[in-house]
Parts: sequence; structure tokens; C-alpha cells
Amino acid sequence: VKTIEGAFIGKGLRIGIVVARFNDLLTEELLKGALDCFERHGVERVDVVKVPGSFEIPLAAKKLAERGYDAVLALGAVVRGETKHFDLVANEVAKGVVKVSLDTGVPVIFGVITVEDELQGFNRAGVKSNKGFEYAMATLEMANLIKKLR
Ligand SMILES: O=c1[nH]c(NC[C@H](O)[C@H](O)[C@H](O)CO)c([N+](=O)[O-])c(=O)[nH]1
Repeated sequence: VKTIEGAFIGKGLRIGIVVARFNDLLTEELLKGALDCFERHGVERVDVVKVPGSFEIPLAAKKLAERGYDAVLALGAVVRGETKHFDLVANEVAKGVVKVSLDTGVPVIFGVITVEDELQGFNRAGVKSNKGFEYAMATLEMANLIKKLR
């Protein structure tokens, strides 16, 4: 049995990050965790694109994927407490991100935390653990895996 999997090697990769400004107390922490991960794994080329909210992530992700990045990381925070259209935003962003990755063949990692309230958000964005770092690891793995599967 031959197992194919992506390594966590950042050298030679071009990574794009799309980060939503909405709930930026949370998304900036996710970004910090992701940038820490990429830097410590030797990624030399990381570009960060900022958008107003998570709803705008898919379009920016598509533009980056079309520009030849090896992978795109989408970072956002949808907080149910604040919005009636929590599910709408969260579902549309998830569907949009998947569509971009399938349409372009470029891995787009869904790093949008969907939480009940900001405290839950902080627990995922640096207090107990930093999902940003974890999502960046998935981004490294997928970027390397897709290179192998070409
Ligand atoms: O990223 C988010 N955008 C949110 N809304 C803004 C949305 O992403 C768009 O920016 C806006 O609808 C303009 O298109 C959120 N809420 O509504 O609560 C949210 O929790 N998180």
C-alpha cells in the first residue's frame, strides 16, 4: 500500500491568506497564529489580503487562487451572538470556499471560526489554542499534497 500525504515543508511555497476584518479582535489573533506557523516552517512568500467580512472571503480567495498561489488560507470569525444571519454568512462562506478550491484546483483552507460568543472565539484564537496555527498546518499539508498529486 502506498500512502500519499503532504509534508509540512514551507520552503518554495507561495501562500495567500484572506482575512476578514469583521470581529478583528479574533481574526487578527488567528492571523498571528497562522503567520507564526508559516514563518517557523520556512514559508518565504506569504501575502495577506484583507476583506470587510467573511462574506467577501470567497471572491478574494478566488482571485488569489487564480494568481498561482500554492494554497490559500481563509480566516474569519462568525459570532452567532451578534447576528441574525449567522447561519447565512457561515454557510455561504463555507460553500464559497469549497467552490473556489474545486473550481481552481488550488487548496483553500476554511479557517473561519463559527462561535456562539466572543469568549468562545478567544478560546480558539490564542487563549487556549490558536486555530490560526492549526489551519496554517492544514494549509502547508494541502499545498504539499496537491504538488504531489499533480
Ligand atoms: O465575518 C463576519 N461577517 C459578518 N457580517 C458581515 C458580512 O461578512 C459582510 O461583510 C457584509 O454582509 C457585507 O457584505 C458577521 N456578522 O454579520 O455577524 C460575522 O459575525 N462575521
